[in-house]
Amino acid sequence: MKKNEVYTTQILDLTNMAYGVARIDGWVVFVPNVLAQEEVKVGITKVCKKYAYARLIEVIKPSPDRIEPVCPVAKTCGGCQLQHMRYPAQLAYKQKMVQDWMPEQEVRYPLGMNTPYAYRNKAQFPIQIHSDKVVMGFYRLHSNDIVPIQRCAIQDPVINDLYEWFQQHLTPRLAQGLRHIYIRYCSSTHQSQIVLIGQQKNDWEPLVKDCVATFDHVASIVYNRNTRKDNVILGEEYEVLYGKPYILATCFENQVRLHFKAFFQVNSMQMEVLYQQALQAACLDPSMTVIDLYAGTGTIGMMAASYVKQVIGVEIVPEAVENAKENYALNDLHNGSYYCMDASQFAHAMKEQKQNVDVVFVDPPRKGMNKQGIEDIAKLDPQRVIYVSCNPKTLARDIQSFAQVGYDCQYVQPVDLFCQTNGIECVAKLEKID
Ligand SMILES: C[S@@+](CC[C@H](N)C(=O)[O-])C[C@H]1O[C@@H](n2cnc3c(N)ncnc32)[C@H](O)[C@@H]1O
Repeated sequence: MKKNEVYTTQILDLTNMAYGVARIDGWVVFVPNVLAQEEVKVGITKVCKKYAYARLIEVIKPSPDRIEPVCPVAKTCGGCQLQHMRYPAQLAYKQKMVQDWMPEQEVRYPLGMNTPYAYRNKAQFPIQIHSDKVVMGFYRLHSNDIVPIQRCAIQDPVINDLYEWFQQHLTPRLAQGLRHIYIRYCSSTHQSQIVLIGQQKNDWEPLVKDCVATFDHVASIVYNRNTRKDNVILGEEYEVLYGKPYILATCFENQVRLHFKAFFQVNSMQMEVLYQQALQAACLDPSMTVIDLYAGTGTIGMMAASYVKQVIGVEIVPEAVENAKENYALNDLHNGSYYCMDASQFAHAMKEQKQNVDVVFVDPPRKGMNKQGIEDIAKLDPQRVIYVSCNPKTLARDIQSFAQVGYDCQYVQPVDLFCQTNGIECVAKLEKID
C-alpha cells in the first residue's frame, strides 16, 4: 500500500475516535468522516507498519444515518467528529463505545440533548499571524494549522459574536505575541469573560474599552502570560484588564463564582443532567458525611450540601478552591469545608484520622485516578462511591480497581455533554460489597 493510492471499500466499524475501519488488501485502514456500512472511495494519506490512514474522496453508498453537517468546515476542523451522523445514531454509537470499554457492566442509554448544537460555554481560539494578517479559528485535525471558521455550530452564539468581533478588531500589532483567546459565556447570568493569552502585553486599553462598550455581557477581560513551550494553554501570571478574574455562573439554583483558571463543564444544560444523575445515584440522607474529590468550584458538593450533614471538598487548583469557599458563602450554605490538595493524598491523610464517611464523589480529569488513591478511598469505608468521568477508558480501568477493593459497579449512565464529537461523560454507581 502506498500514499495517494485510491481504493473503493466498505467501512466495517467505527473506532472510539470516530474513525471508520476498512480492510484493504490485508491492511487495516482508518478513515475519518465516514459511517459504518458505507461504501466509500478513499485516498491513502499515511502508511504505517501494520495500518494506514486515508481521506474520504466520495461516499458511494451512504449509511441511512448520514446527514449533511451543519458546519461547512466540519470535515477539516478537528472539533466535531460526528456532525455527519444523525443524533440518535451518535447516542447509540456512544453507548456502544462505553460498553466496549467495559463489557461486563450495565451501560445505560446515553441521556442526550433535544437540540444538540450551540451548547458550548467555552472556546479557546488559537491565533497566528501570517503575511501580516491575523488568523484565528480551530486547529485542523492532528495539526497546528488553523482552520479559520466563521461561526461554530456547537458554540453558544454569544461566543461566536465575540469571536467575530475579535477577528475584525485584532490587528497584527495587537495580536503580536498572542497565542490564544479564551472566551467563556454563562447564559444563565448573561456574563462573558475574555482571556488574552500570550507572551507579551500589548496596548489593549482601547480594544478593551471598545469591547466592553459593544457587548453588555462582557464582565471580565484578563491578560494571562504564558511563555511555556508545550501545549498547555494557560500560564500562571495574569493581570485583570477589566472587571474581576472571575465571572458568575449557575449550577441548579446555586450561584457559582468561576475564576478563569477553574474548571467548569462546557455544556451547562447537560451538566445539570449529569449532576442530577450523580445525586440520584448517591441516595443521600441528612446524617451523612460526603466527600467531593476533584471538586473544582464546588458544584457537585454544593448540590449535595442541602441533603447531608457535611461536605468535605478537595481540589488542586488554588483559585478553584477559593471559588468553592466563596460559593458556599454566596449560597448561604454552611456545611462545607474545602481543601487545596492532591485528592489521593487527601484520601490517604483522612484514612489516618479515622473519620466516618458515607459517600464519596470523584470527578477526576481524563487520566482518571491512581490505584493508591482508590485503595485509600476504600479504607475510608464509604457505603458508595459515585464516579463522574469524561473518559470511559480510564473509568473502565478504575471500576476494576474499585472492584478489587470491595466496590461493585451497579450501572454506568452516560450523559452526552459533547454532542457532535466523540466525547461522552458517565456517572458510575459503585456500592460497597457487604
Ligand atoms: C473534571 S474536573 C471536575 C471539577 C468539578 N467536579 C466540576 O464538575 O466542576 C476535574 C478537577 O480535578 C482537579 N484536579 C486535577 N488533578 C487533581 C488532583 N490530583 N487532586 C485534586 N484535584 C485535581 C482539576 O483542577 C479539576 O478542577
